[in-house]
Amino acid sequence: MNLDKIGFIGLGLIGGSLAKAIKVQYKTCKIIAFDIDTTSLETALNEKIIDDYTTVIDNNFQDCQIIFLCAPVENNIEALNKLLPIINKDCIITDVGSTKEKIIDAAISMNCDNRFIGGHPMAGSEKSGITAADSHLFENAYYILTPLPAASEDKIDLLQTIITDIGALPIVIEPSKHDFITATISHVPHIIASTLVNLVSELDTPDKHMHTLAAGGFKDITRIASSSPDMWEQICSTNNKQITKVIDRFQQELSLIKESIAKCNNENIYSFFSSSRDFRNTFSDKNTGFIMKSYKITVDVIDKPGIIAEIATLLSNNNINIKNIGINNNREHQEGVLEIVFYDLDSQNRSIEILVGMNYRVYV
Ligand SMILES: NC(=O)c1ccc[n+]([C@@H]2O[C@H](COP(=O)([O-])OP(=O)(O)OC[C@H]3O[C@@H](n4cnc5c(N)ncnc54)[C@H](O)[C@@H]3O)[C@@H](O)[C@H]2O)c1
Ligand SMILES: O=C(O)C(=O)C[C@]1(C(=O)O)C=C[C@@H](O)C=C1
Repeated sequence: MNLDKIGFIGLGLIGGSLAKAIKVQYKTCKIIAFDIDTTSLETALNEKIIDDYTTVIDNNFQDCQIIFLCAPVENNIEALNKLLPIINKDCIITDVGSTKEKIIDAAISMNCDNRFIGGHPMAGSEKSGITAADSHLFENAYYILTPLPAASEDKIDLLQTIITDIGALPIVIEPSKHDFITATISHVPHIIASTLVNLVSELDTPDKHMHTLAAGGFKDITRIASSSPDMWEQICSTNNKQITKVIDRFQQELSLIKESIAKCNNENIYSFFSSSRDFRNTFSDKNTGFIMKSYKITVDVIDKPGIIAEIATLLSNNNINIKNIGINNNREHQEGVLEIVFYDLDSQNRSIEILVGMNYRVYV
């Protein structure tokens, strides 16, 4: 398929990752972007992620075939309003926002007809900004579409083709259903993670031992508490009905297990943990995009200065690209556990061979 020009409003983690993935697939496609942060635009231009940028939403977007709205949800609605008088009738405007009902209602009231298709890639990270963007982010991730009733099949097909080309899996869901689903599997989990972090901050002992001793369990469940407050404020304000409904239900569930624990009802406590374990074990970790797509090994190393450089040089001398490398601090004051993430399985396998050959203990 031929794509000549694509526009981006907002060029952070998601916008930047989409732009990078599109550049990989459609090498001759020109990308123009607008972001309120000119530094992000300059970075993207220097790294050739985009071909041009503007500092206002103007006629530069007129001849785009597709425009991706990748700012926080409410800012996407404002941008949609500004773009409508500018774009030509064949252009598709789509967004990547985490909530769908508000933007779909706005698009209907703006008479977008078949020019807007709601979208939401179910992939991301707690990091934000263009510097965290990754062209592999959407591989194997579901990408939800919520077209307006007036959307044309041709436009939906075109968008689905692009989504498929960047390695994601398109799926069409009705907006209110989308918002209930994402409130339960994404929005409330983020609120719970942040609540836990705030709780520790408030309950910590004067010597800050909670902060020092928090290990894998706390860190695993709270990774997403590091996400952008700008983004989450707007997700909560545009999906408040579904989020509060799910929080009510969560509070009921929490009260039930609290009561069982208070009464030492061991049968209930056991069944609480066994049912959650059994259901959690049915989730596939293969199709969740970025996080689970990483090819990671851990290596037992002495935690000494220069060890990261030593291993990075060894792998680089064997033409192996490292995506991420760092000491896992869960085992402070012991030997270090060096975590290395690769881009592909081949790099992972070759690294294991090389490091084991050098007598390192390697775990996959
Ligand atoms: N982070 C995730 O995991 C994730 C996943 C799926 C969807 N989303 C959605 O993607 C969108 C972007 O999130 P992100 O993670 O890329 O955030 P981000 O903070 O990394 O990027 C947002 C970008 O939008 C820019 N921006 C802010 N206001 C703007 C405005 N008025 N006009 C133009 N640009 C503006 C910011 O400067 C920034 O560069 C949000 O709507 C979010 O709900 C995020
Ligand atoms: O993996 C993460 O860090 C994410 O938070 C990604 C995540 C989520 O799974 O909740 C966050 C918000 C989105 O709208 C979609 C995906």
